[in-house]
Amino acid sequence: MLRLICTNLCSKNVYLKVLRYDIRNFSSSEHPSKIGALNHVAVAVNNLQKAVDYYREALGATVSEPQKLPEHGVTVVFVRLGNTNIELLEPLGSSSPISKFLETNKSGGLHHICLEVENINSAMQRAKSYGIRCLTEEPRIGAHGKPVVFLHPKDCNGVLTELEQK
Ligand SMILES: C[C@@H](C(=O)O)C(=O)SCCNC(=O)CCNC(=O)[C@H](O)C(C)(C)COP(=O)(O)OP(=O)(O)OC[C@H]1O[C@@H](n2cnc3c(N)ncnc32)[C@H](O)[C@@H]1OP(=O)(O)O
Repeated sequence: MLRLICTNLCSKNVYLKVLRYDIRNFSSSEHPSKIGALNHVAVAVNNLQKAVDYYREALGATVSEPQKLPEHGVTVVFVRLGNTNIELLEPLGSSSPISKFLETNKSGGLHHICLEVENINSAMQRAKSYGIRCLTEEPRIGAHGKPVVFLHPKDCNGVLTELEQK
């Protein structure tokens, strides 16, 4: 039994070393796990309409139509900024992660950043090999209809981080 555990631990460590070596020595700097552009910064809000009015009227921004995503427990609106977006998040349903966030951040606030990656599975593998916790085992489909995964804020300098496949 002990031998089996040692063998497994050993092979896992060897695998992680090989993976990190592969990432570091990839011939091009464009490894498919590498992060690219900032897709959006997400802001949790108590009142979506009020937030939309602020961005549209007070700041003159172009704002998308609200999109309900019950599987994520949110209603989202995108504020278009040219080369990136602000994603407004309002809680939807009783178990929304945004409700919990708003309990401790009563006026709303910055909720997460979303970074683009070329290959989500490769990016997850890379993050995991450095001990970063992925919040789901498999990618899910996000607000843009593309695979996404969230990384634990405690492993990302206190910033909840979403990776989205381009
Ligand atoms: C549609 C999609 C898309 O864009 O494509 C979306 O946006 S969906 C957007 C909504 N979906 C998600 O957020 C999914 C990923 N989020 C989660 O799995 C969860 O919300 C967690 C981030 C793991 C937090 O979980 P939970 O609320 O149960 O834990 P908790 O409240 O006890 O918090 C644990 C610790 O993490 C901190 N914490 C919680 N939320 C945080 C956040 N957004 N940013 C930074 N830190 C955060 C808390 O302050 C606490 O720190 P202390 O221990 O120091 O007090």
